[in-house]
Amino acid sequence: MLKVCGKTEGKGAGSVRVHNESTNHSVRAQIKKLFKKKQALPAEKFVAEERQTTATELLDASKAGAAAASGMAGSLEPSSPLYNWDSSTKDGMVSSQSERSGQSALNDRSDTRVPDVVSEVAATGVQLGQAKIPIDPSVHGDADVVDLVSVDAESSDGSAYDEEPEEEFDEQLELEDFKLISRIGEGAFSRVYRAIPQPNSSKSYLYRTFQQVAVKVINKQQLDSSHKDSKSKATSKEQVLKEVAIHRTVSASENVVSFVDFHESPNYYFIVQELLAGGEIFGEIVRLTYFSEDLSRHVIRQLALAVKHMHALGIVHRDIKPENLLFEPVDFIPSTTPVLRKSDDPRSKQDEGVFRPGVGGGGIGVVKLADFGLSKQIYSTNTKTPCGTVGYTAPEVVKDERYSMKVDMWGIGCVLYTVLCGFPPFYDEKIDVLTEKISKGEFTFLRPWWDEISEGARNAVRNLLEVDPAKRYDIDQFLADPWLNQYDCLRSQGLKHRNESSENVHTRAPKKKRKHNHLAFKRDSSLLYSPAAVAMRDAFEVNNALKREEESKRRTAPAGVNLGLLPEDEEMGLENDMFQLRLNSSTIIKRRKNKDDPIEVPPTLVE
Ligand SMILES: Nc1ncnc2c1ncn2[C@@H]1O[C@H](COP(=O)(O)OP(=O)(O)OP(=O)(O)O)[C@@H](O)[C@H]1O
Repeated sequence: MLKVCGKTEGKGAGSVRVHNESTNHSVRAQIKKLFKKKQALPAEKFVAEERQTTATELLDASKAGAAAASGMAGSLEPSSPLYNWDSSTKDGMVSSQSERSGQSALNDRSDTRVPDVVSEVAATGVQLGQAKIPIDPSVHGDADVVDLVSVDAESSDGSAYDEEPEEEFDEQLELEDFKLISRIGEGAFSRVYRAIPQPNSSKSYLYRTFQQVAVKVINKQQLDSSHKDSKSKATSKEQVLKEVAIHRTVSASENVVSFVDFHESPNYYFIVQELLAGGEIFGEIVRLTYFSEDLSRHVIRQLALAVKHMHALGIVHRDIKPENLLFEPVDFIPSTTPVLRKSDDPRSKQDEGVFRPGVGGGGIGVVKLADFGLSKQIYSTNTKTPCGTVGYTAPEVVKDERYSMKVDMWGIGCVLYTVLCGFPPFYDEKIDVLTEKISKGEFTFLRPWWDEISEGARNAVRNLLEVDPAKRYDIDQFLADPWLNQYDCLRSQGLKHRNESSENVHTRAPKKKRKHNHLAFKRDSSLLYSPAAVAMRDAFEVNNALKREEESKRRTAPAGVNLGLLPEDEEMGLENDMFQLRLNSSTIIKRRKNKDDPIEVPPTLVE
């Protein structure tokens, strides 16, 4: 049985810690990573915790009985206290996050070379062991040249070059080629900045393609300390290089955030990427409560295209969640008569606006998948062998490789369910109950929130949240799903169905829309730290950690021989004691104490 304690801190993310006497290290390592992330974040971000009521309390308050069956619907239901949550505790990071701007270069790269990225990393010093991995100009095809001209024309006001940084950032001292402007995000060991390529630097050519970029800065000291005392064979540097190698490899898709550059300095690693000015889809779910079926399709189809691209390269993402889906904004066109569901509170439900096939809706245009820190190469398309399995090509192993990819299909299912109704398919405050629900695939289409959602959508969700990977949709089956390939707005107008492809999204959006003034994207992000938003993050993190564990267990040969892969713990290089709980600082524990809900805590977890 799994036991959990959690701590909610920092970037609004809750972390949930799982203990399972019989569980292997992998899930613990992943959850340790999550926890480390929360610990690494400044305490003031955590202030919202004091104001939180528990997800359960919200759930009780706003509805009740039915939710206990499987969801957290009550906590996220539009009329619930969640949406009246006092936002006065929001921190500075939130507003800077909402003040993004950027130019999506929308690369159409034709490079299909598929390096065995894991081997590349293992052979550090050959290609990836160098301090810098310059962008390969050959990777940028003609499409970029076209883009480059249009971007130049659009940026003739020169404003981006001249923009002053919001403050003096320490990291800037070790980075010459890009001017860091503002902080837009945060990860476990990283900070993400909006930045501008410098005109007179060796990277000035990038400005022509990427007027602005996102620079993920990884603090070496923080990362190394997580590896201290670890028996890990993979160094922290190797892990960063692996992320970079995978990102670079998968970057050629229009629905994957483009990799731009990598730079190593004495104290930091800098991963430079295309900037997605809208931010995370997560924030949009919180803002709009849920998406219409058309907008859900629009988002999920683009996610599916990114996943198809990765799977074709033998790479599995393994961390699909609304926080890792970024988007480019499009103009918002208000609805003439906003459509409300019966479960909506008309006072708080925001209008999603008019949906335009091939363009988007709710202000959401192009959607791209980000964060390859947990991605893994399963299959080498060069050697045609599963990675780490030299000479082991038994049919059941090949089948295993296919099943490994199904982790991402489950992730797509969770995101699809969530965007359609506004809360995740699996949730329970008790981690052992939650993990059991995930393992058994126990979810329901909770009333009244699902009452008006079509049978086609439900069918797609069922096929994605199928416990048996053999029966679960693969990416091609999902892309062919009838529900995914229709538009309600076209049908209702009696228009012929038109298939939206990611290409449509790019080409049909008016060009001028691609120049963004960051002030246009100021959004109220206060709800990102509400109890229900935190609970939603928790649910995805636990879900993804458990599914990764299942996937890695499956990749153990029948005889119990591991297929040449590092155990997840070692691969992630996290020390064991990080998993030990600090019970007093655990949010979930505190909440439970407050509710006089006795919790079972295994002795090994008590300090
Ligand atoms: N290219 C980008 N454009 C805009 N925002 C970005 C971009 N890349 C990252 N961000 C913002 O920064 C946040 C953290 O980035 P990212 O997830 O890559 O960091 P991480 O260290 O891998 O995080 P985690 O610890 O969650 O794995 C993202 O959730 C997003 O809000």
